[in-house]
Amino acid sequence: MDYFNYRGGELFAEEVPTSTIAERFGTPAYVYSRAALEQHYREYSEALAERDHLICYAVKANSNLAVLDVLARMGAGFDIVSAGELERVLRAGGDPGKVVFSGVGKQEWEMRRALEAGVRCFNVESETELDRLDTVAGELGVQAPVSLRVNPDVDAGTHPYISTGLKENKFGIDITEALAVYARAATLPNLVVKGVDCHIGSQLTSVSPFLDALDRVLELVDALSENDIHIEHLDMGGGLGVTYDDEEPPRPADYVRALDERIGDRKLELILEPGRSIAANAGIMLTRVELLKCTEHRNFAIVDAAMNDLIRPALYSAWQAIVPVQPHEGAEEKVWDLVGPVCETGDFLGKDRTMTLCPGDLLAVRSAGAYGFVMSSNYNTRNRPPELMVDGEQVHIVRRRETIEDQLAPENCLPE
Ligand SMILES: Cc1ncc(COP(=O)(O)O)c(C=O)c1O
Ligand SMILES: N[C@@H](CCCC[NH3+])C(=O)O
Repeated sequence: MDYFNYRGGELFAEEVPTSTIAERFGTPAYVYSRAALEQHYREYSEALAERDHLICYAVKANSNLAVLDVLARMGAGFDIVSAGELERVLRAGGDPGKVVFSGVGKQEWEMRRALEAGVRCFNVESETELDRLDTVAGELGVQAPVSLRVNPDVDAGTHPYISTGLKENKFGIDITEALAVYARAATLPNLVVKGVDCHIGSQLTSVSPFLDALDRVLELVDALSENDIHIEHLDMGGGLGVTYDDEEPPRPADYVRALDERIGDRKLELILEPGRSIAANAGIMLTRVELLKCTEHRNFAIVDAAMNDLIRPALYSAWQAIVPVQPHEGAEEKVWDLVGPVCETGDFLGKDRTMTLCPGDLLAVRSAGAYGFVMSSNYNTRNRPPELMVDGEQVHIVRRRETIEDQLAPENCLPE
C-alpha cells in the first residue's frame, strides 16, 4: 500500500496535499509517513510471528528520532553502527536490550558505552576487535555478548558500493576461518558467544544470494555445535530491496518463508536488520523548480534540492522516481536533466526524465525515506532541509530546517 497517492490531480501524503506541506514548511523538505513506516514494520513482524525473532531496524537508514520512536513503540529492536546511533535509540525510548551493535571500527569508548547501556549483542567483525572488546569488558567487570559477523563470500548482485559479503570487502570474518575464531572467542574470559551474524549487501532484489549465504552460515552453525559451541541466534542482517523503478523484490513474507525452510528445526532465534525496506518508501523529498535552462544539447531544470540534500543519484547513479505534485494535463513534454545548484557536474537528482515542467513547479522525489536525510551535508554551505512526519491529517516538524546561524554558531567558527 502506498501512502503517497494522487487524489484530485495532486500528490497527497496520507491525508495531506503535498503542496500544502511545501507552502507551510518550504522546500526542499523530507516528508515521512507514519502509517507507511508502521505498515512496513508490520509486514516483518507478521511474517516472523510464528518463530522466535527480533527485528532490529537499521538506524543508519533513517535515524530521525520520530522515526525511531514510531518503531520503538511497535516493539522494534535496533541495529546500530556507532555510539551516536545508540544515543538516538535511547533518546527515542528504544530498549537497549534489543540493540545489536555492528560495524568494523568500534572504538573503545563506544564499546564501553554500549556495555554500560546493556546492548543485546556486539556483531564482531575481526579478531582484533574481539580482543579489544574482551579487554574493555574486563575493565568494566562484565561479560560482553558477541556474535561473529562472517563474510560468506557471496555475490549479492547489487551495486558494488553497497555489496558487503564478498571476500574483497572489508566486512566480517572470512567464513573459512570462522570456526577457529569462534574457538578462540570461547576461551576469552570476558566474552559470551551468543550468535552468528552476516549481512551481504543492500538493495537485494532476489532471495537467492540470501539463501546462498544462509546455507554457508548454517553449515558453520552445525560445525560449531559439533565442537560444543552452541549458537542461540542467527542474525541475517538487512538488505531486502525496494521498488525504486520496476524492481520486484521479494516481500518480507516470502523472504522469511524461504529462510525458515532452510533453518528447519534448528533452535535458533532469527534476527533481521532491515533498514531500506522499512524506511525508503515511507518518505519523499519535496523540491521546487527554480529555473529552466534549455541549451542546444540538454534541457536543465534547476531545482532547489541538490546532492547535499540527497546524494544517492550522484554517489551510486541511483535512480529514484521524480514526479510532479500537480501534473500539467496534456501539456507538451520534454526530456529534462533535474539538477541542483551545487557546483559539481555530478549534482543531479535525475537525468533524461520526460515530463512537463514550468518554473515554480513542485516535484516529489520518491523512495527518499532511507539513505536520504542521513547522508545529507552542508556542502556549498547549504542548510540541511527539514524533516516532517505526516500522521493522518497532521504534519509534525521532526527536525527543523537548518539556518545559516546554526552553521555559524560560535563554537564552529574562529579560533580564540
Ligand atoms: C550490518 C548492516 N545491517 C543492516 C543494514 C541495513 O541494510 P538495508 O538498509 O539494505 O536493509 C546494513 C546496511 O547495508 C548493514 O551494513
Ligand atoms: N547508502 C546506501 C546503502 C548503504 C547500506 C549500508 N551498509 C544507499 O543509499 O543505497
